[in-house]
Amino acid sequence: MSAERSNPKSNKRLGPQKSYAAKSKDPLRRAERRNASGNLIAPEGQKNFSNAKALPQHAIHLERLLPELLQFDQPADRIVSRYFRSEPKLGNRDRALIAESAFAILRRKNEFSQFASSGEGSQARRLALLGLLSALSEGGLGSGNRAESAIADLAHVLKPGEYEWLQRISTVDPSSLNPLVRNNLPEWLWDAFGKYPGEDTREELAKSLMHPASLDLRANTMKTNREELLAQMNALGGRYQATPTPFAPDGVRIMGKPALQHTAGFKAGMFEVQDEGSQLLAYLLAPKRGEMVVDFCAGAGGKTLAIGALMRSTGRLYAFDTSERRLANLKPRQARSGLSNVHPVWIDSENDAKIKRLAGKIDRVLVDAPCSGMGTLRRNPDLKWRQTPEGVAELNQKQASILNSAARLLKPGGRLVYATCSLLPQENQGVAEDFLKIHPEFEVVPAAEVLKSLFPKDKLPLGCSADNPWWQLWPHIHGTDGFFGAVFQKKSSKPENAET
Ligand SMILES: C[S@@+](CC[C@H](N)C(=O)[O-])C[C@H]1O[C@@H](n2cnc3c(N)ncnc32)[C@H](O)[C@@H]1O
Repeated sequence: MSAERSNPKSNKRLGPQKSYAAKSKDPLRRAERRNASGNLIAPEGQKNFSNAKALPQHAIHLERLLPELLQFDQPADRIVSRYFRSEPKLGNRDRALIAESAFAILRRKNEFSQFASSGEGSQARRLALLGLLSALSEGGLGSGNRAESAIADLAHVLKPGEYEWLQRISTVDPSSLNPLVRNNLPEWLWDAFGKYPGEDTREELAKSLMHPASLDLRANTMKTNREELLAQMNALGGRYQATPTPFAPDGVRIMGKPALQHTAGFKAGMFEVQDEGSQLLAYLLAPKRGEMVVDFCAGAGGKTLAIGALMRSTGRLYAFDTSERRLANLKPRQARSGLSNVHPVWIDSENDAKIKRLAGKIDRVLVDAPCSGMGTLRRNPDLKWRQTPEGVAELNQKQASILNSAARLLKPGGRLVYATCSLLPQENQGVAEDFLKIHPEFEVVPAAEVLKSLFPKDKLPLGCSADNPWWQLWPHIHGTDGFFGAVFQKKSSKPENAET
């Protein structure tokens, strides 16, 4: 995903321009000394603050983080991680609450900016309080009792007048707000969702994107199975609850967000954190044992590892990417996974000579293309403020170019899967349809055909519809990130009536 794209449309109206790096007198130091642990956590780390009380320091940290976050010139998770590195004494629970509050502010920026235009104190302070309130109530404002008890949890952080202000805001009827404000989307994206999925459903989609995503794991079947992983996760303690994911056969969903990277199971490679939709995508490629497979845009290998496990570590699985940094992140994951069939290959572009050498030799190719990431807004809400229609148009050209180049790799009869985590048709079916127009040597394989063995009881497999051959998952319908997949098969080179 193009999370590193910079966006000139940064919103500098919000929050003071003081950077957290520019600390002079630090009002937090005394409070922090009481925290024993200070390990770095993932940006959206533990969400084990359901019983947490917000502390004054949480609001102060958020006030410091916000100016840089709201410039939208870098990915939010990178800014948050860097901030936590600069605050090594912050405990895991504090980090979790601060990170979740920061992401809540990004998810609901329009709404919170409007609310923050009233009230006492600086705007950054008001946004910080709204973020904390949203994180503590886990469903955001406007949810009646939950907001009330979250305000109570916040009470000892509040200064005179703030309690009343929050109470007033929590009773605002969302339908009284402008659609762009209540749905927290930039105008271009709201308009795009109005065309597809359509005016009737875009509000449902927008609402689903305002909530945090679930934490999904994929059991690494090279080392364990889902039942064992469920037992392991449920043994972590009463605060967390693990259940099977509804659709992906090896998936486990966790209520709460434990710091899993420190667990023995993680270190032993028993599981990877992976959204259920992303897990399902590997089944669209459906690799077989002993095959030659290419994951063309492998990144840090989320899908590579799922594909490698389906191949039972046999055959050869090339993991291409133009980013050395991302491929470097694949290495330790691969080592943990126990897969010996994965071969990371850095390429300088989709036209690298290494690709030509493999032309016509590959059984299956996945192109998990760089995209706008609009299907991942629950996890990466900053993207909706950083992406632009011009950025999407640029990505379109890249997507077509990568797909054209990847197609050269396939043997006759081989399978090519084009996928994105976007919800925009021009990055999805638009690219797939254009590809078919210029590649008569490929034909579409309906996603429903491919997935029917995984969903034998259903008339139509998950993400498939009767009126098109593509695969599409939606956050508001399937509870996963948004994904698109198109399956193509290279036609056999023999004329159809040739004798065998
Ligand atoms: C959507 S991400 C891939 C995510 C990855 N498949 C996973 O499951 O974690 C797209 C990837 O495409 C890579 N990329 C960008 N341009 C590329 C190109 N021309 N050829 C190959 N990979 C490219 C990016 O570095 C990025 O890692």
